[in-house]
Amino acid sequence: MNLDIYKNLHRANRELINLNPIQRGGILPTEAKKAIYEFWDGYSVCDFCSGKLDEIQNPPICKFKEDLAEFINMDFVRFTHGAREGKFIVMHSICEENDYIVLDKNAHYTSYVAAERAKLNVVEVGYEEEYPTYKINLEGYKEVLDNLEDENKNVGLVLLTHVDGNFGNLNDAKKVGKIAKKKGVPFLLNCAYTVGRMPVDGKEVKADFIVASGHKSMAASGPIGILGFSEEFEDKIAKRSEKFPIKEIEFLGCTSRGLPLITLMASFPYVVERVKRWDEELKKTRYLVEELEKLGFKQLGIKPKEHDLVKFETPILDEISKKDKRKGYFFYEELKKRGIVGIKPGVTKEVKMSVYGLEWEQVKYVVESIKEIILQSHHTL
Ligand SMILES: Cc1ncc(COP(=O)(O)O)c(C=O)c1O
Repeated sequence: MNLDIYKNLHRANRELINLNPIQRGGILPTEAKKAIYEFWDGYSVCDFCSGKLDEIQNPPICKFKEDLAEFINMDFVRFTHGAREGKFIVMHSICEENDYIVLDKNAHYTSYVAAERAKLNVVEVGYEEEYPTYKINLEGYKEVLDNLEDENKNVGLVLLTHVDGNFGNLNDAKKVGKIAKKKGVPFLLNCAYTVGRMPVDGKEVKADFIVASGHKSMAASGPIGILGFSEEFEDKIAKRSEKFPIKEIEFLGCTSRGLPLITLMASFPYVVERVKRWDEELKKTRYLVEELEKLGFKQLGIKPKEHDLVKFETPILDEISKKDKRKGYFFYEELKKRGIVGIKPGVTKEVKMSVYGLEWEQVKYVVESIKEIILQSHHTL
């Protein structure tokens, strides 16, 4: 065993501009970094616990769960280890084995895996259009639910991915919320890519459940997520253990009990403020798209962008890669030279990126850098 490899652990890209959409919403503000120094030990939030994690008053976890519920406009909130755990908890607690759940074709793999673990059947709602927008046919939820009803299938849950991780398409959640309500089926909105980046109002969209991700979109180091739910489902979600009546079964008593929760909490004031600036973030995203399309990139997904995650088709990069001796790695390497990371190495046909939370000067620097790389490479071909 060589224990030296664990010494002086170092993150190579820490100070660079990171364009990976999965990481942009999880970058910590200074106040959260400072809190880490206070709470870095294991079980650090448990000094004054009297048996229930979400009722600890010091640090103010109890107040925090109430503020979070207000923030997303849901009746209650609990902490989970991530969005996926929240989805599993909902499925496991409100559905019966072999029930059906209906979800969108752009749903994250964790929605499917959670359903599999909860022993449920999955039916997809497809696209209104495939290439290039991959827009989900939201009205299709009605048809799918009608068909399942005709077949006497028991539908336990409707799930919608608010913004998907592939195309960054924002779905009109209220449309699906209304359909689910009419059918009397509980509605779960997966807000892993939205809560903490942009405003989300659970009651407005008629959600019974909201799951969110601290490390993806709420400036937390994670792993941590939140599960918001309505009063109607409190009995099932927050059901207590018979043997240990203070403990909630679905949360196995306690979930996140240390730094993940501390960073989520310490970042909260910053997150509350940043979602108010969502329009500015959209302007940056649309600027990025407009400029890169001039270079031959083609934005996939719904236009104009309503979310910061952008997927581009990039035939120009593919063309360059065929002639560059570094092959597909030229783009990654050229960006890295300029202090920019987060684009998958070696990939040239399609790239995903986000400039969420970057300063305007940084966004312009990213655009200029990409322009320079392409023009330079074209020149030397
Ligand atoms: C749409 C979507 N939902 C859920 C997840 C998973 O989130 P978590 O890591 O909090 O479980 C992801 C992760 O990429 C995602 O893109």
